[in-house]
Amino acid sequence: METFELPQIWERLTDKLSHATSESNMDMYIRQITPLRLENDIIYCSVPSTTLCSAIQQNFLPLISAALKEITNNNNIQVELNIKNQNSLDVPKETYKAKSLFSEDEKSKDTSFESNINKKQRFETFVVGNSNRFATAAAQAVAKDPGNVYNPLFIYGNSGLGKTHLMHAIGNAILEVNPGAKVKYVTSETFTNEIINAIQNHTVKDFQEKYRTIDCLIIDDIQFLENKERTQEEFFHTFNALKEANKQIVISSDRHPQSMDKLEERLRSRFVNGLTVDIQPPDLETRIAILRKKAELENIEMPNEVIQTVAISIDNNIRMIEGAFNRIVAYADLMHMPIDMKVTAKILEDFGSHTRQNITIENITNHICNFFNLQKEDLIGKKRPKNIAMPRQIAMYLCRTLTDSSLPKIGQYFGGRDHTTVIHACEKIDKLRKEDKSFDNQIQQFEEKIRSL
Ligand SMILES: Nc1ncnc2c1ncn2[C@@H]1O[C@H](COP(=O)(O)OP(=O)(O)OP(=O)(O)O)[C@@H](O)[C@H]1O
Repeated sequence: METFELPQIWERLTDKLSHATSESNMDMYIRQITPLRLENDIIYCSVPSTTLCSAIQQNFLPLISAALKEITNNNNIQVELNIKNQNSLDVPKETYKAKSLFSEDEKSKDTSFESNINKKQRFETFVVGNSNRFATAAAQAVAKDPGNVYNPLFIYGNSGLGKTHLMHAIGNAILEVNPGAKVKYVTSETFTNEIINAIQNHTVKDFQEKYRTIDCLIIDDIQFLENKERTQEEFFHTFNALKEANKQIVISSDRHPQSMDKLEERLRSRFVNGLTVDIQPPDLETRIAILRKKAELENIEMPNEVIQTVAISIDNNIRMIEGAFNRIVAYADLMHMPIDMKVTAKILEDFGSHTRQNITIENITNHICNFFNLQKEDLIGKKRPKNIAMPRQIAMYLCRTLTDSSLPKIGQYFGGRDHTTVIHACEKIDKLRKEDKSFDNQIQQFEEKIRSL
């Protein structure tokens, strides 16, 4: 048997896994593992947090074990993951308070400095669910110890999923402890415009002085810098100056740095050098919790039924969920109506036409009938034989998530059932998807197939 030292084994392992899983998984999970020692066929490793530990155990341990067996040619080799004591990502809510950035007398007296931090977007108003748990933990860790733990912190994900909110939350948490700190939120668009102006007005030096003396730079939508060579050049130097001075940098983007083709390599590699975290679309439970939180913050009584219907109807963009909420409240107020299902159905109808693709209830029904080998009359009929209940619930769920159709319309189509039956079906399928990976895969396949019809 060939014998290797632990660093060699680990190097071969990461190399092997990089061919088996995505770059983002490598960054987010595999490269977070630190091998400590090899003893009696066990590789003892540390990982930064319990959240990360269980994610790695659930998703990557079999892959890691198989690769290690192959590399070491030893079938008994095992990995044991332990939580690192320091820099834990699992920061309880009360303890994400930032460390002091500098001593009182060093605090900035620059009164003209504008932080642009939105005071309302805080950790306290951010609902945490499976889709954003890791990103939130990372943001809290950065807020607690800016410049020292994950620098830069790179948050990516689709539009309207909470990246900006999390970034402002970091800024607010730092400012709470360091009111004089220079924490600046800026969009990449503003950053670009400021450079253009500085060049035109011959004030590039002022621009550089302004950005290179910041304690925490929060820059949103960095993908906007793609193709903008001069701005990338300036940002590169700003980044280096801040990083060298141990100042915190937080960046957001709609995609992983490796997918930003028009970004200079030197920036891309710097972005992945800290911690890269993604935010996924929220599950149903989180969408409901976000709506409840919003109702609570705005002191609005919103019936459960309305909250559930909005959460089920809009599933991939929290900004749109908030938009629907605001419009329901405004419509009810202006029309002197109660916030009820009637108002909700009216507003969601408008939303639906903008959010859904051209998929019909009929397409979905036919596809599910073919798959389960059922007669259409049975699937949409009133009978309740056991073998039909589950396919019917899946079909209702897919109609709700993939089409514009309102809950009452779907209920009506499936044997004149009430909209609450559709809500029940959606909740059940959503729960099963979370509990059972293979069930989730199957539903994903249905979704992909139906979208491609
Ligand atoms: N988990 C959450 N809890 C509470 N509110 C949230 C959450 N996620 C997002 N929001 C709210 O949803 C809205 C959209 O979020 P945000 O602007 O942060 O999205 P984004 O990912 O930055 O989108 P974009 O890429 O389009 O800029 C905001 O009003 C934000 O407060």
